[in-house]
Amino acid sequence: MFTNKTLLITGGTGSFGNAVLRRFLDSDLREVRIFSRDEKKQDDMRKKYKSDKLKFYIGDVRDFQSVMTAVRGVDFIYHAAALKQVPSCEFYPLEAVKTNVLGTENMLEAAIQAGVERVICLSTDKAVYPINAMGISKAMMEKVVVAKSRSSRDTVICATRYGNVMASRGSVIPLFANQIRAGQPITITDPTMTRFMMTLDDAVNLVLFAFEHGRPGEIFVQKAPAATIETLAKALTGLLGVPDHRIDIIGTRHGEKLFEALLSREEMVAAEDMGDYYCVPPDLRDLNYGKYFEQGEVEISEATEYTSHNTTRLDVAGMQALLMKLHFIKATMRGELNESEE
Ligand SMILES: O=c1ccn([C@@H]2O[C@H](COP(=O)(O)OP(=O)(O)O[C@H]3O[C@H](CO)[C@H](O)[C@H](O)[C@H]3O)[C@@H](O)[C@H]2O)c(=O)[nH]1
Repeated sequence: MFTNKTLLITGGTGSFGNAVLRRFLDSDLREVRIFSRDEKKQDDMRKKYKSDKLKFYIGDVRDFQSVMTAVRGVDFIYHAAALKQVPSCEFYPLEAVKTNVLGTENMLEAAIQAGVERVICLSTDKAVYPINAMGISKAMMEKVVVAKSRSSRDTVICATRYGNVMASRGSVIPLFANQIRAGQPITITDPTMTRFMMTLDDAVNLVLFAFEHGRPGEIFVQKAPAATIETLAKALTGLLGVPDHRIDIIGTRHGEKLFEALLSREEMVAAEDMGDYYCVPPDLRDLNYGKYFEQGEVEISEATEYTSHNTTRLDVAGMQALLMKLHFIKATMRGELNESEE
């Protein structure tokens, strides 16, 4: 489906954008465009990949004109541009709205106007029962995706929702590895806190699956195991040969949940089980408030959400087996210095 086509990746300079890019550079796409504000990171990528297929666009999803310029002539879009740091969104919630909500609206409007075939938008488990500004803005982004997919005839718009991507830049696995290397104590927030664990490869596979199978307004979720942070710390110290490394408990951080949910109870009732994935169909009810107040769904009262507390729980050995799939861990075990899984 990608033969001779053009793909645009917004925000393509992060771990995720890079991973998607690597997979697509090997395909028979004609061109891959990277759209971001960060000229330094774009320059690093230009030097790293040295590919004629790769084109760079400086712009900001908040600026419709800059998006429109990048979108013209594009067949597929992977929309990853976002403010995704929990603390910064907490302090500047309107900045999260501008980039994550209005920026997505800009990108989708430009895609529709330019006749783009398919757009996949990146979301997060933090958008389900959100408690922090990052999650709330991503939940609103998902609403924009579904609403926009209703009014678009030719452009198929979907979303993929992820749990934590293991060893992504700035995340807990590289942090713990650095602490071990520096001989500092590992800082655990809450040993009982759980997170879904996905590899970058899994995450990219989900994007490809959504490109191939997505219908308008659908949200794709990958089934994933989870582990407590204590299990993660033990697995890492074991693999790095320091099982007795000191651990300090620092307490839950600002805007942080004890566990994450990939599907709400309501979504679980509607979701299609596709084996490795769940697919949440769009809510296609009309805007009829009479029905809204009069009709309920018994199934919803009986359903259970899909969370990092009730999914398959990894033990230390299981967590180690998953960690061993990461290039980052293999490199760390060889004593190499790596920033993240890239
Ligand atoms: O020093 C630390 C840091 C983190 N953790 C724990 O490790 C888990 C994962 O933490 P990460 O910081 O790796 O991931 P988050 O779930 O907090 O969220 C991450 O992924 C998000 C995207 O979904 C955003 O990018 C966010 O800024 C980024 O930190 C959490 O339970 C956290 O409490 C610790 O125990 N100790």
